[in-house]
Amino acid sequence: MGAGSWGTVFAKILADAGTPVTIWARRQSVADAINAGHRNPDYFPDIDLPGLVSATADPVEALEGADLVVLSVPSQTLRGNLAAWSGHLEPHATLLSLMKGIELGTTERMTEVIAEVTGAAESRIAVLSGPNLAREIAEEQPTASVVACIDHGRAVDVQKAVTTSYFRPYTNTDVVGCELGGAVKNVIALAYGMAAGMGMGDNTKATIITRGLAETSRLGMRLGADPTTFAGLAGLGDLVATCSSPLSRNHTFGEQLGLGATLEEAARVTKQTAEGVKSCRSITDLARKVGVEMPICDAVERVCHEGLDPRAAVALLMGRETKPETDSLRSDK
Ligand SMILES: NC(=O)C1=CN([C@@H]2O[C@H](COP(=O)(O)OP(=O)(O)OC[C@H]3O[C@@H](n4cnc5c(N)ncnc54)[C@H](O)[C@@H]3O)[C@@H](O)[C@H]2O)C=CC1
Ligand SMILES: O=C(CO)COP(=O)(O)O
Repeated sequence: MGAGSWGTVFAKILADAGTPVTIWARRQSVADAINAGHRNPDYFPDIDLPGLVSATADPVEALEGADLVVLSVPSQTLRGNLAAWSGHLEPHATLLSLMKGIELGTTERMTEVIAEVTGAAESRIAVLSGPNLAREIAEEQPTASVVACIDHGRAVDVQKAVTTSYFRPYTNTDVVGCELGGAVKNVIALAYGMAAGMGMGDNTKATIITRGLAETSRLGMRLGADPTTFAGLAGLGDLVATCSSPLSRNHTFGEQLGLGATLEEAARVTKQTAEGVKSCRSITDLARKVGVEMPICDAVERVCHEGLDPRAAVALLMGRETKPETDSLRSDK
């Protein structure tokens, strides 16, 4: 459900793994183009989609008989989208979230939104997350990922449905950790992009990745995640890929801000969804609610939404009280 960048490439993965896929596209013209030419002209005009992929602009048609429903719309629109779709889900279907954001206002993770809107049991809801830049996967460059579900058997079913020569999914039962890793890394990638835009070097960038992972782990542990998840593909793996890649929309958005662009100017350059710009608000709200310090996310939120200059944000972060490193990795700090 969603014929954007990741939805389109994920359909290719499923089909290459032998699963017939119907993509739901918001615009009829995109569905028509996929059916007629087996390409998505808006996102990947140069990538052939396998014959097992078809498309429709009718959500009811897409959902009918679907054993696996893959959700790939912007995080902040999921609730509205799902409200229209939930009456048409097969009662046994696995609901798989590809989304990497936290809902504004409720501070809910995407699987929490899915459970709330559809009423589906947690055991039917899974998330896939990892270092998965859609463009590289479209070109069949090898990567790995994580499928997380509290029901291990269901995670294995999804794993089987998406294993190809270029896409290697692992399973995990830590849904909370995998989802938080995916959402927070977008905010850290904004910070990294800002540093790159301001001309800062590799020490700064490595510091942002490492301290970004520390604050992600702190939040995760407070919310019951398994700390080892953050050393894995949905934690460090995705953080490194997103921070360092010019293909990342969050990196690019941050870089524009670092170069002095306004939020509107950065959005014009990035074009597609840069989830961290909105999720920095919900993540800092969530962190405040549960009493966890997330200084990099706070700084990004202030740059994006309070007009703080990125250079002033650096000064604030560098001026924080000094402390032992081990303390700052504890969930009660
Ligand atoms: N693009 C990538 O490389 C990856 C993206 N993700 C995550 O996947 C999710 C989807 O991202 P992308 O496919 O990249 O985004 P995108 O911006 O390329 O596509 C979003 C899709 O959602 C549709 N949509 C449905 N309802 C919408 C509404 N009300 N407003 C706006 N769009 C609506 C759009 O038409 C579009 O097809 C995000 O949470 C992102 O963080 C995760 C891994 C990789
Ligand atoms: O999640 C991603 C890679 O794993 C994609 O990152 P961006 O949304 O920043 O492009």
